[in-house]
Amino acid sequence: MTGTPPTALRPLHPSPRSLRGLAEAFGFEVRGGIDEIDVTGVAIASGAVNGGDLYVGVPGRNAHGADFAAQAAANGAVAVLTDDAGAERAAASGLPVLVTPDARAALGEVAAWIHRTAENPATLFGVTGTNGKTSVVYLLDALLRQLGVTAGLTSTAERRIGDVAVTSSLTTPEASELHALLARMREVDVRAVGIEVSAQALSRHRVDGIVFDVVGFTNLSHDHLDDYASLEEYFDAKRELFTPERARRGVVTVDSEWGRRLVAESRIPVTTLATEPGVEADWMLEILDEAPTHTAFRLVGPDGRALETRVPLIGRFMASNAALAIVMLVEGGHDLDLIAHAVADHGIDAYIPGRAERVSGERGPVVYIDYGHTPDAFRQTLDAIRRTTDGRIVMVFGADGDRDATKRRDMGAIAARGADALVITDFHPRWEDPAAIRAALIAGARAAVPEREIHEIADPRAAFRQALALAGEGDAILYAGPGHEDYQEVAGVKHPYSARDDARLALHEAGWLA
Ligand SMILES: CC(=O)N[C@H]1[C@@H](OP(=O)(O)OP(=O)(O)OC[C@H]2O[C@@H](n3ccc(=O)[nH]c3=O)[C@H](O)[C@@H]2O)O[C@H](CO)[C@@H](O)[C@@H]1O[C@H](C)C(=O)N[C@@H](C)C(=O)N[C@H](CCC(=O)O)C(=O)O
Ligand SMILES: Nc1ncnc2c1ncn2[C@@H]1O[C@H](COP(=O)(O)OP(=O)(O)OP(=O)(O)O)[C@@H](O)[C@H]1O
Repeated sequence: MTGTPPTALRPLHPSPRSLRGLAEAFGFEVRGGIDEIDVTGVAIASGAVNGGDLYVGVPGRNAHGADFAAQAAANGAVAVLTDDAGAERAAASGLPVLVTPDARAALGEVAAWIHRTAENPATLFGVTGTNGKTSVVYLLDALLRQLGVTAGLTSTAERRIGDVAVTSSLTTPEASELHALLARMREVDVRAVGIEVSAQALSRHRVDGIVFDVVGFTNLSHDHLDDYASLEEYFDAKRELFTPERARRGVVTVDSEWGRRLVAESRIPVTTLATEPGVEADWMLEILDEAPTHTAFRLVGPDGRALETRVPLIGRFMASNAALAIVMLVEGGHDLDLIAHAVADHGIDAYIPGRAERVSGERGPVVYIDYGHTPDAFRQTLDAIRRTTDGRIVMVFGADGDRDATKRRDMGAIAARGADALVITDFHPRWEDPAAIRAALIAGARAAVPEREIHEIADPRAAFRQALALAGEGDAILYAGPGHEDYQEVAGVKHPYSARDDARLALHEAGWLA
């Protein structure tokens, strides 16, 4: 069930809007008295309702939101917006009811109207793709801060305004939460916002009511085939961001065939970026240096102007994410020379929680905690670690339960090919049998590299300690999956677990970290 209210940042000083004005502006059918009622916010989850909110009851996979109208009323909702199926059930709450055929489809524009987000908007940057969205959004944020721009972001890890951050529940918030966040950002003079846009967000109207100034595409690879029937359908969902209804201009990474197709099929003007050698594009990336602590690169633009800098993270893929962020800023009106100047001395000052995050110290194996949970993410991070490690690579990982199971064999195979020893553990089994998930990963690994050393240890704390026992000075440990997260979900219960904290503790116990 999804009854838990999402943590949200909302405007502190909302300007009330009349409920009748809302009904008239959108042509909603009205049931009940709506005069003399003001609306100050909007929520799609009853538990997230604040006093003065319009509660929007939409049908879901498990329930119809209209059934929670009484709870919304108890939390201070002043009216309900729902569809025909929900109207009568919502009216039982005693609140006035507005009716529209598809309340989810109306939500974005309604939230934009209530929060007046089209007035004096910040520059909006949207990022989509299978891997790298969170990273690009954090890199945009870092670059903007280095340029002196007050920035905000919303990502899988956090919603952030300057130094204020709340943990995210969804990658892309529901439109009600997103517009409230934008309104709050405007109150504190945020002038640019990076927004991570998942395929699900596009399919489920979560970024409605927004036209992005610049959108960026990282890559597309196997993921979410539980939500989409094929990669083609998954691509179609993402392509929708590159339409005039959703964005003004775009930047597309064209290393893959999917990127080149997006350029061909985009309905907005796009600039291209190539980050692999031998691929032609408007912007070209060249890697200058790869180390466990950073990746240095040169980015050359269509007019021959260049920028040289570094990201404090491993991997060509992270330089590629940084290049995308830089080109998006240029497309958003920032001058390349000014960006180059801002990052010339100390590089890009980015901290990305749980993305190839180094938690080890000066001594012992280098330990990275990563959020990779796709075959391509495994490939990229393992390649990057191999290029910067002389010793062995030990990889710890599991796979999501109740999510795309078809990627597990590939994840196992890529891990077996890229690492020297594997410790296969539990990630979020959710309602699946954890042993069956591990077995699928092991089968993939064994089929690819029969002789690979594999340890199967269900408990992630014990699994990490096993990895540590296998590694020494000069070796590297990649723990892929948990990233920034602070829980492990088993059979509907979220148990506290931070891989980053536990890894630091284990390194300390082993005498590698003070
Ligand atoms: C498949 C999907 O997107 N589901 C989302 C959907 O849930 P649902 O349709 O099942 O909702 P439901 O439980 O039937 O409830 C119906 C309505 O009643 C409301 N309700 C329900 C119970 C209650 O007590 N009170 C209440 O108000 C719910 O808020 C909802 O509006 O609406 C919920 C409320 O906003 C979301 O939390 C939920 O996201 C779930 C948790 C989810 O896992 N989504 C994933 C697939 C997702 O969106 N992932 C992407 C991409 C991730 C990536 O990049 O890897 C993302 O953007 O996060
Ligand atoms: N450009 C990239 N190409 C391939 N893999 C990448 C790239 N950038 C990051 N990764 C890998 O994917 C993982 C997830 O990165 P990130 O969180 O930035 O992506 P995302 O698209 O936001 O995914 P999610 O929405 O699941 O968080 C990283 O931990 C890393 O392993």
